[in-house]
Amino acid sequence: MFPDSGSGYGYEECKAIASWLLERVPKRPLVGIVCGSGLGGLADGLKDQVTFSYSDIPNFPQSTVHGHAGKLVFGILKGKPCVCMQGRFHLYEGYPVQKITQPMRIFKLLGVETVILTNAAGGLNQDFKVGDVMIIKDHINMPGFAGINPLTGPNDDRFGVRFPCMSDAYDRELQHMAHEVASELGYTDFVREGVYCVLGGPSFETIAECRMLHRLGADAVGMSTVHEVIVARHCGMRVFALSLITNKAVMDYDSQEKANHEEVLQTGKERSKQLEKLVCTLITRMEHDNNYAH
Ligand SMILES: O=P(O)(O)O[C@@H]1C[C@H](O)[C@@H](CO)O1
Ligand SMILES: Nc1nc2[nH]cnc2c(=O)[nH]1
Repeated sequence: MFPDSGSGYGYEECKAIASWLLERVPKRPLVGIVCGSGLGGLADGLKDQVTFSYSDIPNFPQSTVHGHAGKLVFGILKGKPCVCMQGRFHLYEGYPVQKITQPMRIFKLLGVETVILTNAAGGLNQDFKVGDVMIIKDHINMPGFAGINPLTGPNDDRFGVRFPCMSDAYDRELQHMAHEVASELGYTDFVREGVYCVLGGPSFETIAECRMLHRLGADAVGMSTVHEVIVARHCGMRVFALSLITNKAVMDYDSQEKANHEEVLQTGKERSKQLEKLVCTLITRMEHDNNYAH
């Protein structure tokens, strides 16, 4: 018996949700996709869709943020069964970090091998422009420095080891492949790579905080993804992640710019088609390479 059983996010609870979903979909998904703010259109490319509102899935958390539809969409992309979260959960919504990452464990129990995550983020790297897409090569888990880590608590070996490695969190072959795809699609002008730093939100950063994060080595700052990545890696799924740079982090006291959620959603709209094309092409490529099977 694990002390967190009955918490709402332990192994048995995840298994029950996965079984409930599997009874209602024709195929186990191999790829799990998490859509960032304003990027929910990724699910539209799936054929033979079976869609669930989060509110209809027993014990699933609910989306509370504008730009996160709160739907789980199963479907097929070029023969590859996928599941797509249109809407994710954030620390600032008030959920425990174990609850916001529970969908990763449900993905695993559904049969997902590769997780692709997207997010909206502020650009700290001064070479980045609004509308750039950053392939995440590494992360800084700022809440983790204060003890907020989704693996805190008793470890359940059925998911993974007590002390998982994170130096290989972001799959290097998928990063390489994404650069190749970006080049073929003519996207190299706006596809970058870098380090994503997560903060708790919901307030955006001060100028001093942005300057500090930049000096620490972060290229982009956001409020999500890292916790999901930690849990996905803990249970052995391969991870690829992208940030859409929706705004430039304000680093200068003379600047009149102010970060706001409307700009974040608007940039998502403007770049979403290309971001979706990049992700869909990448998934299609994965299909043709058996090395990617676990
Ligand atoms: O879910 P993501 O990380 O894309 O959402 C970002 C962070 C905040 O939730 C919101 C701020 O505009 O967008
Ligand atoms: N923390 C944070 N999250 C974001 N999401 C989109 N833009 C930003 C930003 O500037 N800061």
